[in-house]
Amino acid sequence: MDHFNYHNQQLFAEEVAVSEIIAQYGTPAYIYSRATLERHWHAFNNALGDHPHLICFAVKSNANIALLNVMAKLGSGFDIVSQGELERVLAAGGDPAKIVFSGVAKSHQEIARALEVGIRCFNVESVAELQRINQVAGELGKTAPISLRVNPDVDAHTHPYISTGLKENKFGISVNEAREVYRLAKTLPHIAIHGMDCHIGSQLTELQPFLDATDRLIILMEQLKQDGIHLTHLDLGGGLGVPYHDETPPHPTEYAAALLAKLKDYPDLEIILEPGRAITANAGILVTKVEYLKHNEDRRFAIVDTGMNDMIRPALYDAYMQLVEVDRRLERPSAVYDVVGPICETADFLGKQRTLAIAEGDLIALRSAGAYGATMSSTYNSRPQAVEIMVDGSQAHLIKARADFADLWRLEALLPNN
Ligand SMILES: Cc1ncc(COP(=O)(O)O)c(C=O)c1O
Ligand SMILES: N[C@@H](CCCC[NH3+])C(=O)O
Repeated sequence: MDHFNYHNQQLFAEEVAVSEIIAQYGTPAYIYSRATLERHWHAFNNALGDHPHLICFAVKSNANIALLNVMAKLGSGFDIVSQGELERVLAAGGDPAKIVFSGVAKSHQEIARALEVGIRCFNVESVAELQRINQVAGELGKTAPISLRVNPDVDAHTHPYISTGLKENKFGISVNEAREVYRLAKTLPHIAIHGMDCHIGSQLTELQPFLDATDRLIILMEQLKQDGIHLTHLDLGGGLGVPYHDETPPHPTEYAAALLAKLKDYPDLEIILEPGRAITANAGILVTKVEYLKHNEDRRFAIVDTGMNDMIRPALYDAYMQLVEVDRRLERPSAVYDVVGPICETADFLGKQRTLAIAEGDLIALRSAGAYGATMSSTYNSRPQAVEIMVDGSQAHLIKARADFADLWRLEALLPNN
């Protein structure tokens, strides 16, 4: 359930008609619901109950500072993968002591900045990174809190591009080698071992892969005790899926109950989760305008003003995302369309073979667009990115303005005259 519903045949975001927001701000536009974001965050936080835990929102799914600020006010932690995300969280008022830093390519500068602001933990993805963190911490006279990101070699049963926990993936340290790496970490003077981490993939629609991964981590945790290494937290990453179409992913409550059952012998072991999509996807829509309806032999196209530069998921993963009319009071003939964007690429589509009742100038909403939409957007074909609006009850707030055309080349320079 979300807060994008029809009232008298008109799509609303909370208490505001989507068409009113668009009349003010134009298209393409991302519209988010604050109430939905908060409800989803609380679903995770409440699900873990009294067991010590921290929800670290995955910033990569949606990094707008207004949204991060909503999370910060709830007391959320954050999972980041770059200094850019770190600076965003700080700008949004996030608590550095609740930040975990994932990612395979942390630079010297990124590590130094994270140590300087005092993040909660580095999720270390290789031996080379562990040694670099030790070195940077030494240079700064600090001790770096770490967990190792263990790659448990579990099939997440998701799209191959977003599966991360198989041994052929670039992420983490093999479960078979991790014990050795922990022993090495124990000898490093500027490293403090705090926990263990894994993230096996995104848009998971079954619990079993999470539970299989947890089992492997528990075995490893027990082995580490024999080496005198006692962990204080277990970070199981993000990855819980959402219903884009006919998927029926487990609810956070089911997921948490299954985890707590597995971890019943570890009442003091803090559980960290890094949900992204499950918090943001269904808290956002992307609204587009129909520019033209076009009929080529046996194919009908709805050509809209929003393309793969604004939402790349259909082009990149062949992802299904629902498309709906914004104003169903308009009496339009219904037909089957490929909904395509303005970009000069054949992969530029939002949906194929969709039945819609639309005419030129009408608005269509792409649902479940709050995750990996704006954050993966670009200005390809020199199209300024979509505006972003956050609805809070009866108020719609502009949280990212549309760039001027000159913004497109503001950082570029002509060659000096010669
Ligand atoms: C390390 C890490 N944590 C958390 C996430 C968030 O994943 P999701 O949006 O599927 O919850 C990702 C992305 O898949 C990730 O790579
Ligand atoms: N960007 C992907 C998910 C990848 C998550 C990043 N670890 C998507 O839209 O589904």
